[in-house]
Amino acid sequence: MNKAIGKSGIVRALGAMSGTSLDGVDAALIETDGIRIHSFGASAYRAYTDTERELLREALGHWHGPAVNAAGAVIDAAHAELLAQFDEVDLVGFHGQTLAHEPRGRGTLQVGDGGALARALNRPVVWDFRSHDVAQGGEGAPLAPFFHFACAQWIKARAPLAFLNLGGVGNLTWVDPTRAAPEDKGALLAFDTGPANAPVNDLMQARLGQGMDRDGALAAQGQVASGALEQFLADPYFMRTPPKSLDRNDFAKVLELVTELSDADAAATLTAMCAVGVGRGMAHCPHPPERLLVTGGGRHNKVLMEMLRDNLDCPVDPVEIIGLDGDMLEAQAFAHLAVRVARGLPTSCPDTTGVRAAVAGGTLSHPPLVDMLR
Ligand SMILES: Nc1ncnc2c1ncn2[C@@H]1O[C@H](COP(=O)(O)OP(=O)(O)OP(=O)(O)O)[C@@H](O)[C@H]1O
Ligand SMILES: CC(=O)N[C@H]1[C@@H]2OC[C@@H](O2)[C@@H](O)[C@@H]1O[C@H](C)C(=O)O
Repeated sequence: MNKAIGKSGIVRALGAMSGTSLDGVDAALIETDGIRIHSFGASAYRAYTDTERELLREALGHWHGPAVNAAGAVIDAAHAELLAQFDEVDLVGFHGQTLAHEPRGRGTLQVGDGGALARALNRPVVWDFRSHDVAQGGEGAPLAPFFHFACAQWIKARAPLAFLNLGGVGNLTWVDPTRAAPEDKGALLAFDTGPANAPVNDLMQARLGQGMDRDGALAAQGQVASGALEQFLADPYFMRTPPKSLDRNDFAKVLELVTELSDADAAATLTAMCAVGVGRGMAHCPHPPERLLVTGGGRHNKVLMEMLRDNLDCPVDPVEIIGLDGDMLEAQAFAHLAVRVARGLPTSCPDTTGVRAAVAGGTLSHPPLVDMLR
């Protein structure tokens, strides 16, 4: 048995995620045996400084070279600083930062050195969660679905439901909570729905020097340009059968569809693109979900939430309605997945990433024995 897993099987796992919006690192503790969630614990956030964020931004889309190395150093230092604040941690799940993602081409790259973090924290660390899945023919994303399955069981759901994460990119997990295990055929279906906040953020930065359309205030003043929306939906991505995944900038070209529009109309139109992309995605679900639970920063955008309600036939609510923390769900997911990796349990399957067979993605690095005995 792995040293991090005691007799009860319950592990105090600390997960850390740095998402596509490059705002900072989220970290959260959960107690889990990798199958069932036992309890949720403390969480913390560390924002990147402007200098750090610029170094990360410069490395986006690169696979190797000095910019990638500099980004890796930022990720390692920021995580070591944040995660050191937590006590009594058995195991760490370290996602790192995705710099490039081309699962059917050059692969997927998350920077961050789990071995170095294990030494810095003197704790075992699971990291590099996506590359095994890609090597086995999978998309390498999304990976949160196995945790969403555990969340559905945690709330004792009885009917199919869906989780929607609205970060830079949107990803949806349809869950049948009546199945015994997440890797069972038909238990899950997962895929990236399309762009979420990334295009609106890019518009706000380019036109107004702001990082986001806070609460959807600008979009609320605008009109959606239906022609631009139709051109967006003509993208072949929406015809592809899931599982399927995206890189942050795969839909960067949508900004060209709104160049002639006013700031407010452009914001409204890019916001609507996220909602209609989710609407198209729902058609892929095996059965209509009873409800859609929204996580990630986009749930704070009132206009986006209204547009989702207009586009979907089920109730749409932030995950807080079932007692979860929508800012920390991804960090919690990588804590849970770390425990699964340590136990040799799968973290993805054909229905979540398209991988040939269920796979436990991730590398487990231990601190040197001398540190563990200290
Ligand atoms: N109050 C708000 N109003 C509108 N949008 C918001 C608000 N708060 C956050 N957001 C949006 O959510 C984004 C951050 O979301 P989140 O932290 O879930 O993304 P991420 O984890 O970095 O991305 P991903 O899940 O794609 O890896 C911000 O960049 C912004 O666009
Ligand atoms: C390659 C990569 O890092 N993908 C992220 C990204 O951000 C959202 C969406 O695109 C999702 O596919 C994934 O993250 C979440 C945490 C996941 O793997 O479930």
